[in-house]
Amino acid sequence: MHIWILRTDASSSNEAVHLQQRLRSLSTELVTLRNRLHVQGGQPATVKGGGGPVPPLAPVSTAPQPAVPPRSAHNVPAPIGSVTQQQRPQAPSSGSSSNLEDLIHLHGPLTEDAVMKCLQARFQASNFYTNVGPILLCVNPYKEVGNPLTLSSTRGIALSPQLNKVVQEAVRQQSETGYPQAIILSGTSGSGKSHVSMLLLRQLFAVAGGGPETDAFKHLAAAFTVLRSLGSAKTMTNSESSRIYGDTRQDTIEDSNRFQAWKNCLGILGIPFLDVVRVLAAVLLLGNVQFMDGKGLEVDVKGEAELNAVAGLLGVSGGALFRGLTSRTHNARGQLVKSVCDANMSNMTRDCLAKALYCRTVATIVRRANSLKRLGSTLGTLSSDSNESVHNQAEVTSQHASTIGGSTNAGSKSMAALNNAIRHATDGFIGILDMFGFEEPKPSQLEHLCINLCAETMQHFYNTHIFKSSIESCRDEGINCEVEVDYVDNVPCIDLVSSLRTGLLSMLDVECSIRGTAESYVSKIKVQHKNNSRLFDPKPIDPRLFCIQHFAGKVVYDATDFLDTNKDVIQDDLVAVFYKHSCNFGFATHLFGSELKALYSVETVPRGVSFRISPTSHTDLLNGDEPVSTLTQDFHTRLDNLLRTLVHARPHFVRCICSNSQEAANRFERGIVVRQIRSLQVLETVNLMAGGYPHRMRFKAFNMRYRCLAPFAKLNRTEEKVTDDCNLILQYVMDSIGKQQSLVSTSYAMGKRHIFLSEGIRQQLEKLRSETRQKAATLIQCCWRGWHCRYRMSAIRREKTVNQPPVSRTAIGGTRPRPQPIAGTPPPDPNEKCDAKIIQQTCNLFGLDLERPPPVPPSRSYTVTGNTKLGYPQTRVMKMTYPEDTTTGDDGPVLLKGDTVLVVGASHRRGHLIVEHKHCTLHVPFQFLELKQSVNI
Ligand SMILES: Nc1ncnc2c1ncn2[C@@H]1O[C@H](COP(=O)(O)OP(=O)(O)OP(=O)(O)O)[C@@H](O)[C@H]1O
Repeated sequence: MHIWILRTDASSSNEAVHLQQRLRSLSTELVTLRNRLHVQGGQPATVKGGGGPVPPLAPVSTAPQPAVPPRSAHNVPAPIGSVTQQQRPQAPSSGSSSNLEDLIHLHGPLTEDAVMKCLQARFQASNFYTNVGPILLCVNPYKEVGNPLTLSSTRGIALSPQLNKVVQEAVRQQSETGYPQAIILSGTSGSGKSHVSMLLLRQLFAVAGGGPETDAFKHLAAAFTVLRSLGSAKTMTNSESSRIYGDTRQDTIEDSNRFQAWKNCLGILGIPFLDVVRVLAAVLLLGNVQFMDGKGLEVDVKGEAELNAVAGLLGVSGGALFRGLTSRTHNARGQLVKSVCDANMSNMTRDCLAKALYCRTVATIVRRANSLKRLGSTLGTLSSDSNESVHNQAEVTSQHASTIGGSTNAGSKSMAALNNAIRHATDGFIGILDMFGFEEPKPSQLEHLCINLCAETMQHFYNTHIFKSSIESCRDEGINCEVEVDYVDNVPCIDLVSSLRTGLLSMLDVECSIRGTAESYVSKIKVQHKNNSRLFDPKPIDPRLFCIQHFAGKVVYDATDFLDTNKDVIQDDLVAVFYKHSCNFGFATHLFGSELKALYSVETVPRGVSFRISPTSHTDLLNGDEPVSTLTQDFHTRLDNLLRTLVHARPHFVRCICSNSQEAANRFERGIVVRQIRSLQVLETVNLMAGGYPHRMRFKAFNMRYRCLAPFAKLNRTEEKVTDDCNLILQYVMDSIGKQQSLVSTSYAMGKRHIFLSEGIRQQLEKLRSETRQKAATLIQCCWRGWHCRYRMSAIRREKTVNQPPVSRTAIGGTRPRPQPIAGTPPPDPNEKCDAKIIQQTCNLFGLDLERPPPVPPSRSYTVTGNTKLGYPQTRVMKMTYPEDTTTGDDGPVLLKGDTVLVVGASHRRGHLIVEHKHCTLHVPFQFLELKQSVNI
């Protein structure tokens, strides 16, 4: 089951819808113009339906541009249970659109032209990021062309506040709700997805704590550095696109610094540099080996030295490699027959070997990087190039799931278990999804069809999440939305390519299984889909070419290599060459580990079986001799697993846009941008965000979040009266924003289970909430700081009184300095702790309670001299004059040396006795007194 098979009857193409919208826009603009000129008598045209006279169409690049209706339709009654705060003022476009951070606040009628003007003005003012409500648009200024786009290489690039907001929002939602979050980047090839994803990832690390100093960051940075160099290829619109396949650049001299960094990063990942370099050198040298039909039975080889060098690098003998490339074993009804390949077949086998070595090396590195990533971090990237982790994870979980299923509904149970397993595996996950961008090279191959299917799927995910769910939930809960959003549903195109029986990919699998040809495949798909307007013949007609109308444009596909690419097989004659007994390069044997294990589990080798070029799991190989899947099936499975992960996550969309087709810095080409604005349905999104109800919240969740905006005492705070509370909160919010002149609709509506919010009111709610919380926080801080200061003050005063020496003259005189600690005594080690057991035993021994400190013993009512206890009062004689310094002018009593005094008890001051003398009471240090033996009582 594919997640995107959600059919609707929308079959109109992009052009048709845009034409329709353009007509509506023109009529709307006419209405606006008439209103502005105060034309009397004319009824304003309805925004829906596009009736009235149709003005001639303008060319694409000139105004007026396609448009959608303005957000506040004057003649549409407000829906029941909804409140529309303001009509959208039709203010003329101001020159400050470069400062307009959110397109929902655009002035005047909402047209494609207005959106373009705003984006262009912002681009020229170096504001490359613009919001459409919570969705972020990034226009690529191509200022960093040549940047290898790794975590380390983007360190110097400043992060924009808008990108920061996306990360903060994802982190906030993740911490508040516990739901996994997915930041999804989409756009055509070269639109800047990888660039933005690197910046986002860096920021995510900064927010998560530790930043570049963490091990997880270092490992991920190393993985990106290694994989970017292996996974970059030149496409039509991006000279360094993130791809594993394609025209890997062999003619560029690697910058030595980049190479050194790459080498170091391999070391960080724990991958032996020499192993990888040997394989890569072998792949490059294989390109210089050419097989040609010779006179004899065997083919001739051009570049024999290179072939031997390849064999040396891969640790096998030249002869064994030659035989592996040029001979093939067939199984003819149980009989093994060996044949010699012709030059064409040998060259194809050579290419298969190069592909297999390259893919498997990259897969090994990805696996290694992922295992390290899992160890160190909860952050992750859902990258198009690292699908393997998702794939592997799903593999594990599906094995687990399959054991759970019963006999009758095993399928659905195991599916539920799989979904559950994925949900739990991704709990608390913040992912950044940088998928392949849409591509239209001429002619396009099977890989491009897969890439474009992926782009279509992501577009569908966006459509479903933003438009479809919003429209359907309004309908379900009886909400009548003022704004009708016409979006282009691309399900028909996804069906055309990937539907289960008649999709182009399924039909390709069938054609591969019956050993058909490119021509037969193309003719069959044309017959099957003859009524499908999305599949048509290119001009001039060619039996191997077909054209598909994708959401982002028409693409001509050349099916010549479709079947071979889809089979994606390598023969066992060649795989057997790398068996450990004949190959002394362990890494090469490791690359074909699962296949060699399956092959040598039976005595007869080779025996005419084939394996997948792409790395295959061991379990897949246990099912039989033939490969269980094809390249497109694999691709489907991975995409499916990725979608399973995504549907459980809360998405945050970042839509990337190319500013020109030559990768020129700071050049804004209207034609190029307009095309992407249309395919990404930016105008429709602005329309929905500005005038529709793109957000919905459960009543309880709404109350929980925004109850601070209404007086606490007036809220009912009960389940039964939850809607009353919602209304009360909104009433207060409306009152507080009522005075402000807002351009954007601040309407809301109460549904059956949810409250529906426009983007305008959501922004206001959030703003007021953060202001209220800010005020509350300030108030709490004020109270606490005030209390703390007062408390500290009284404590300081108390301390001062207590610490005051009984007679200050002693201290001032300085004759009795406080004894200094013995020099060299080390301070007590705070970490040095007694064994808890010993403490417990000691306490038990002395009958002490560990929880409470032992009570302070009361002051003794006697003193001890020798073996004799002497009770108070005692008569003592002054040994010295007290206080010692009598020159300070203090009028207090003075006890002279030799005076007889009466000691009445122990003072609360340590080491002092209470002395009564001539009706005065003094606290005198006991050293000043001596016992008068004769008068003891
Ligand atoms: N915001 C930006 N500022 C400066 N340069 C940028 C920005 N975004 C992208 N670029 C540059 O534009 C080029 C293309 O960007 P990038 O490779 O990220 O595109 P992409 O959408 O990932 O393409 P693909 O889908 O083909 O991988 C790169 O050289 C990148 O450095």
